[in-house]
Amino acid sequence: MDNKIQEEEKVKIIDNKKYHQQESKFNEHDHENSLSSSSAEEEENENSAEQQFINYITSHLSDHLTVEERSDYLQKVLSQWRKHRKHTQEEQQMYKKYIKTIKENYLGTNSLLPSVHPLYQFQNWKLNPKLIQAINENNFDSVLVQVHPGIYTFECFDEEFCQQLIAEINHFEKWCLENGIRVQRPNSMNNYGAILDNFGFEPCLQDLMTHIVEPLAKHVYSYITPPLDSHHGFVVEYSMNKDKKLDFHVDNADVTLNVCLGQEFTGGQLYFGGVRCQEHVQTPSLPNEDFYFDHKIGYGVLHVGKHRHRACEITSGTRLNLILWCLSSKFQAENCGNHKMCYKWCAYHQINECFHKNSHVKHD
Ligand SMILES: O=C(O)CCC(=O)C(=O)O
Ligand SMILES: [Fe+2]
Repeated sequence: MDNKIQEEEKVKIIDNKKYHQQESKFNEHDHENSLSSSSAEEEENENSAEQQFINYITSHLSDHLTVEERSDYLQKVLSQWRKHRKHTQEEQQMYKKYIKTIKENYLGTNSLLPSVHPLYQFQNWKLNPKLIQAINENNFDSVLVQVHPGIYTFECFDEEFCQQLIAEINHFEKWCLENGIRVQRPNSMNNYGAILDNFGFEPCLQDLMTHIVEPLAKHVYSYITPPLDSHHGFVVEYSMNKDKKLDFHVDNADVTLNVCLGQEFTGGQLYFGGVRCQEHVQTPSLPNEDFYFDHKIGYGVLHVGKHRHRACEITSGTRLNLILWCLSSKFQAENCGNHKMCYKWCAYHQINECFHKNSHVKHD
């Protein structure tokens, strides 16, 4: 097997945790905005979390250790754990504060109040009526087109809706700029675009996942245990003076919906190179796994999060895509540390098994 993944092609594991707060004019009102500080209840929770951690560690310590060695070890890991926990909690606090600032100062006082602005209500999202009908009638083949094994496309939104969504994203970015609020970028790899969940779209995207992505995913990815119960929804943006491409990666998702919103652009195809579990994520892609998808405004592409992909360089214009990463906690729990499950979906496991059966191709 030739090693097609070159050094620059190392598959990245994208992450969506990147929460920071920055100085803004709203910080003057910090005393009003500040979130309730630690209460007795919080302290109790903390103690119980720490006790659980201690129980877990002590139950896994070797019986051969002396009492002093056990105690030394426990103190060391406990101090690491406390540091990590403090850091995570501080990040969470900052994130909550950031969201609160947006809610009170952008969504709360703006003429584009979610309750009056049609875009913030899922019933006003202009979804393709044929798609809705197909889902209601369980007749998916009338709308879903499999363009490559495991990769599906379908008409999702009308172009006018895509334009309206772009206008609102631009409006939010402009407000952030004017008010010294940082726009939290989509994930650890995309440097432009915005997280839609952060400014009022969270309920709409939850509906998009439950009413659209989940029925489609149930139909085409039967091995992913439903329900899809959490999401991360954002818009990525590429243009000649911003990011032009996105490196090879797997998503922090079980199922991903990616819809092109616009604008005008050339290039920017989505390259796919095989579904892999964590253990095999860096293995080469096979020639029959290579696939290039051409984005089309209003059309969605559905794939599993572990279908490795990258966005090719745009050669002109601006491309904005709505991305919805969806996770199933049941599927996550089943797969966590369970290699047997990967046979159901990791192509490398399946290829190796097939090679093994036919035993005429050497594998590692
Ligand atoms: O640019 C695209 O179409 C894909 C973006 C993507 O894969 C991601 O943000 O996870
Ligand atoms: Fe991705």
